Amino acid sequence: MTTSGLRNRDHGLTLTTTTTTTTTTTKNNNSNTTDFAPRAMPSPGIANLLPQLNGTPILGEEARSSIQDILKRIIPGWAAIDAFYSSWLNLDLTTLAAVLTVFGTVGSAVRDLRDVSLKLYWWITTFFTASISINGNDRLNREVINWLGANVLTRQGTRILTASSETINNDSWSWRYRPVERTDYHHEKRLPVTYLPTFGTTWFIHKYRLFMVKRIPKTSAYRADMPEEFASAPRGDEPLVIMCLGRSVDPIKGFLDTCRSFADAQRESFTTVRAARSEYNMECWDTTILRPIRPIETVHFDEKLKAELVSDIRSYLDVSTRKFYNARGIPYRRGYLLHGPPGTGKTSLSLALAGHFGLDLYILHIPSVREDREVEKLFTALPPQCLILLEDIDAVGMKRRALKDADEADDSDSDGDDDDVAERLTHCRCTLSGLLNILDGVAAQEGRIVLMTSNVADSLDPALVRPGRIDRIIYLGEISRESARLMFLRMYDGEEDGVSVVRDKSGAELAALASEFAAGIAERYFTPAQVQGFLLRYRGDAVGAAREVRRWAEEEGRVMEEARAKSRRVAEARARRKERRKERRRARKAEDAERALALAERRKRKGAGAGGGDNEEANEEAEGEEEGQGEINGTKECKVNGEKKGEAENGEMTGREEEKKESGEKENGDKSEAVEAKENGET
Ligand SMILES: Nc1ncnc2c1ncn2[C@@H]1O[C@H](COP(=O)(O)OP(=O)(O)OP(=O)(O)O)[C@@H](O)[C@H]1O
Repeated sequence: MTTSGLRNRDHGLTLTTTTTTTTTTTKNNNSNTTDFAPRAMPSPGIANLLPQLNGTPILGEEARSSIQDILKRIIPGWAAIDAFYSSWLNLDLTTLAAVLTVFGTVGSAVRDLRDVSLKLYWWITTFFTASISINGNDRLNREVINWLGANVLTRQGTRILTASSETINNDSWSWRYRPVERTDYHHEKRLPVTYLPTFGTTWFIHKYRLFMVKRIPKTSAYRADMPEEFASAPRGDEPLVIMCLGRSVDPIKGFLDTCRSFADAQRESFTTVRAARSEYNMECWDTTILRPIRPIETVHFDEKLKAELVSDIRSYLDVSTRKFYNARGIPYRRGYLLHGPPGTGKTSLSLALAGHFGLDLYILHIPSVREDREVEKLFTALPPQCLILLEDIDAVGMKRRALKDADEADDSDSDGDDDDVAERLTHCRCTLSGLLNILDGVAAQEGRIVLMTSNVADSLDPALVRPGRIDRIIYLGEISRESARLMFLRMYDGEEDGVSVVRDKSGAELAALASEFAAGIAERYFTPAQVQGFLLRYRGDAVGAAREVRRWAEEEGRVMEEARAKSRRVAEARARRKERRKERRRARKAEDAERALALAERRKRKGAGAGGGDNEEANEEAEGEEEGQGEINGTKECKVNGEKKGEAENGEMTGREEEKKESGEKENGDKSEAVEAKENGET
């Protein structure tokens, strides 16, 4: 060992470097090792890399020599190999072998231990745990995961998580069966990140019991040797297995109840809206939209009617009502028709009613339905108690009506309007009889409330609106002055983030402004949507709204009158066209009748002429004519006759064709009427 000193004169410091020269002691128990002389200097690189093996005795001398003895006995030529490595590479192979043996033994012990623990785990789970599994597409699955995310992961400080910032997925086919949920309460541009459990098992204690929730991957992990927790994130449709220590499933049922209540509490201030989706002939209620509850007070229409409607639904939902219906064999169903011009609050009222009664709202847009089977499937998938909104119910049976109209409008001077209508409605193939069957056929569900909306209730089939299918008809029309006043107050009264919407106005002043505003618009002239649109232009400016309302009402009224006059003109033009078509059809019929008459006359005359000569000859001639052999005779008379016959035949054919066409038309008309009558009759 040498010590070199370096004095730093400037700083008065002394750095001392100690170099230890390790003397390699190679025990050459075997005399053969001397054959390898002269000894080369050991490779310094290897010696430095493996300092613990370069002759430094890791093992005790005794242990080393006994290991060497064993190795010598079991590996032929070991002494020579060992001597070679010791002298040329300065490596102590005996120690290396000992270390490797220890590692190998530990590895196999760990493997054995793992097998034993797996067997133990399997044995414990089989005999000492209860479990419930949940399908990947079940809503409960997401409720459990959400509960874990909110109650376990943060508390336990779980280190392996999955994160997501979006809940709505794209529309591509591969995502078709994935549960899709959209929340309309995060209005931020950037959605917050949610952290949820990933694959593998989440352990937690709930109500003094040990629970395990295992999220099972549908495909194996990306790399076989990689734990599932570190593989790609769950897609959201993986099955779950919930286990708990003990032999009863009751604690798990209790846990699931907790998860459901938690989800309900989270949704308390939201209405769950479910939209129907149909793609590639698959239809289901797959999109869940959580909308903030719309208070029923914010939908303005006849207050008395509103109170009656709410009380009617409340009474229907009462448990005693169901018993009453069941005891008397009355189907437990309720249907309402909300009708009125566009923008009068039909959809808004449906949403508000769903929120008011805490029911999920299922929306089906009837014009988008392509066939009855689709509606049937969707109705079958409805939960026992919910609100189902059938929008634009007047489109039912439109396909047939549209085709009929298009048939009638098959005229050269058609301006295309009718064709457009037919084209637009061609996709709606929901038939009246199909819908009636679904609404109250034998297989129809009980307990749900059907709300139907229409802009043209007059065109609805009486079978559809009969009691039992539609129990109440509610008209939502143009806004009254009183409703406009209430809408004004709703718009400006109240606070936003603790700050009054209209800061400088007292309650009395606001009430006065509301009355002034209401006086500025005509009674039941504008739709609520129009008034709301105007008020939104003056958001936070109640004075401006009250001041400008008269001018707006005049302007808006003028535009509306113009639009009405235009649509009147269009309707009149259409009526005229229809009249012209009828006229033409009448003329055509008269012409045909005349032609048929002339033909009959001609035949009669011919018959009479022939009767003056030889009767037999005339009869033969007539027969010949009838068989089309007139021209074979070659005589002028016959030729003339033949020509005449041809003419007559042509005339007859045309007449027949026309008649056929007419009767075909008539048949079609009759058939349509018959179908209609049948549909009505069926109902
Ligand atoms: N009676 C009303 N009270 C309050 N707001 C209303 C009312 N009617 C309409 N609105 C407002 O007008 C907008 C359109 O309303 P909504 O969609 O409910 O009308 P609709 O009658 O269903 O229309 P459409 O027949 O075109 O579907 C919404 O923003 C809604 O807030």
